[in-house]
Amino acid sequence: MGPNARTPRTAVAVIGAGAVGGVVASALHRAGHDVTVCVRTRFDELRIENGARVERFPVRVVTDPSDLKPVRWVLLAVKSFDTESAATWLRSLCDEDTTVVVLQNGVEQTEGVQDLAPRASLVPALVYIQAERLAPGRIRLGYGDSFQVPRGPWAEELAELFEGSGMTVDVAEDLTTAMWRKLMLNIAVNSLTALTLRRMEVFQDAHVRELALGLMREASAVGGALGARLTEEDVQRTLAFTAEFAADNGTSMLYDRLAGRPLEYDALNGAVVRQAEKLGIDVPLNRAVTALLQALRPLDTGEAGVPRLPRAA
Ligand SMILES: NC(=O)C1=CN([C@@H]2O[C@H](COP(=O)(O)OP(=O)(O)OC[C@H]3O[C@@H](n4cnc5c(N)ncnc54)[C@H](OP(=O)(O)O)[C@@H]3O)[C@@H](O)[C@H]2O)C=CC1
Ligand SMILES: CC(C)(CO)C(=O)C(=O)O
Repeated sequence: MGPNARTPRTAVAVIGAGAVGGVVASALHRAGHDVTVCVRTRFDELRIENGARVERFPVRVVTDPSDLKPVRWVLLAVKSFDTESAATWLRSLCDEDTTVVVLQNGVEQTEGVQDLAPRASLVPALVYIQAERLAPGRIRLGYGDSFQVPRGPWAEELAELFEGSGMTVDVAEDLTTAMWRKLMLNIAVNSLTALTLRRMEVFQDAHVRELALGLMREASAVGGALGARLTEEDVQRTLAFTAEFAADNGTSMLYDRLAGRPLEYDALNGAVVRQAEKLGIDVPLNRAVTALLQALRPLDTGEAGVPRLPRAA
């Protein structure tokens, strides 16, 4: 498909072409833009699997930041613990006309990025997709096709950039509430799938649901003290939302655990604990879960480095 009628073909760079970065890069390519993906582990082809549909996207794949020039849009989609390692990419890609969209979970996405891209504008984005990196450049999209950004001069321009991409950009009128609502989901589902080594079907277990409610109530109290408008109804709705996932969907933290990669707990449950300490709020469940995630040993893996763990029954 060629460029859409309203938005000209634009040069965009996506740093980190894993689950989220791969899906976003494929969408921008579909919209007709000139997409460069900046990767650490080289691959030849970006391939998105969505149910039985497999699509291939001939985006430009680069591993060397010195090959690049500043662009209008940079989408940063590395895990929060890898943000600093993206510094060389950001130096090459950003000038005063660049906007960096930070596609990460948590409530502190843009912290630390400004130092790495001092001349660029920054936009935090809340990503509403479920995707799994099966191999470098090979991604399975489970559900979802949108992300949210705060209202601002960039919001309309970003929405236009994604026209014809199959992804929508929505405006979060109340960013604090939207961020804490998304964090409530992530501190429960990411941590509990990673700890139990089970996919979303684990939320059919009454005890796990009870624990998830406790974690979310703590986060809701902390977010509330920081201005998020969250009630017990939001907590219950967030728990109910776990039933919307297919039973064999996982979370980004579960996939990291299965692959023996670091876990993003510090940006999720760790952030709840940090903010709670500043506010003098007790969050024992989030403290316990953070301690457990931080103490996990790498999994025993099979000959090909594949964890000895069955998929969902
Ligand atoms: N997966 C999901 O469904 C969702 C994830 N999120 C959030 O989105 C963010 C990204 O997660 P996700 O896409 O799942 O993560 P992935 O681990 O799938 O992808 C991250 C990618 O970043 C790459 N990377 C890391 N450091 C660098 C670097 N310095 N230069 C270039 N590439 C680099 C990794 O490369 P390598 O291949 O070498 O490891 C990997 O391909 C996280 O904050 C996550 O919480 C939000 C909503 C949904
Ligand atoms: C749980 C999910 C898929 C929600 O979008 C997510 O954010 C993640 O896996 O990190």
